[in-house]
Amino acid sequence: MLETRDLTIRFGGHVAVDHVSCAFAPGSLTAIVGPNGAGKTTYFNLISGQLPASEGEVWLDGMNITALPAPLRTRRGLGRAFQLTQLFPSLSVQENVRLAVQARAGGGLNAWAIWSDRQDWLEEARSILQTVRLLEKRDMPAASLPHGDQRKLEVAVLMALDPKVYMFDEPTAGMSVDEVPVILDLIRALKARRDRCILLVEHKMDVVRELADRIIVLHNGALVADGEPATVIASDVVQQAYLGTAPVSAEAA
Ligand SMILES: Nc1ncnc2c1ncn2[C@@H]1O[C@H](COP(=O)(O)OP(=O)(O)OP(=O)(O)O)[C@@H](O)[C@H]1O
Repeated sequence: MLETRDLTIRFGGHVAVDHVSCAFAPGSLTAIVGPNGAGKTTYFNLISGQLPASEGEVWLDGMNITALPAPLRTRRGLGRAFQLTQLFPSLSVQENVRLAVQARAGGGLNAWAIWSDRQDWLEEARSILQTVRLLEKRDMPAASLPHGDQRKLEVAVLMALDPKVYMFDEPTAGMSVDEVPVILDLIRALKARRDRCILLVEHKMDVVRELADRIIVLHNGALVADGEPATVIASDVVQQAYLGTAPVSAEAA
């Protein structure tokens, strides 16, 4: 479904993502792990089109999308949790989700379209808000939400768009302890559908261990391990380069 081929980006002389070739199948959740600065977010930015590749390609459903700008990649089914600045901060929480439902259903993004006869879109938006426990805040302007709720709204909008590929970059970062299970349950439910490709950048290894079907490890921009979670976590390269539980080589030190 999604594939990167020799995907690379250089910032000046620094290679932040270094010839990463990897294919992601539908129905699987792949966790992308690695130390700070390993290139995980930059890899996401290259896949979603927020950054242009210096070299290499991104393929989605058999199509080379490397030259497509981010919004066109979104339209083709590549979904990344949007930041509030990419939503409509002054519109209500519910309007943001309803507009995403409308966009997916082919109604475009015209907030002023007559939609009173599309009660189904509104109901779907409310159902998603219920899932992420934001229903009672549906009339608040999106920008006025506390940080944890903003992150939940980002996920709600992504669910409303229901892309083929879901990309989560530390989805629970900055959330309070009681908010974290809501997001994890939602990712679990998505995974259980077995028809979506899910990529997850996550530092918390307990979360990775529980959710991932597969782990890939980036280190200095390069893919250094790829496989089934238990094997990857136990591998020397992860123990040394990431978890630090084995003697660190002189080079890494
Ligand atoms: N726009 C940019 N310009 C210059 N350097 C950048 C840019 N974006 C990222 N980098 C560099 O690329 C490297 C990879 O950064 P990236 O944020 O992708 O790492 P990460 O694995 O996501 O780290 P973290 O776990 O801390 O979020 C870092 O050295 C970072 O400083």
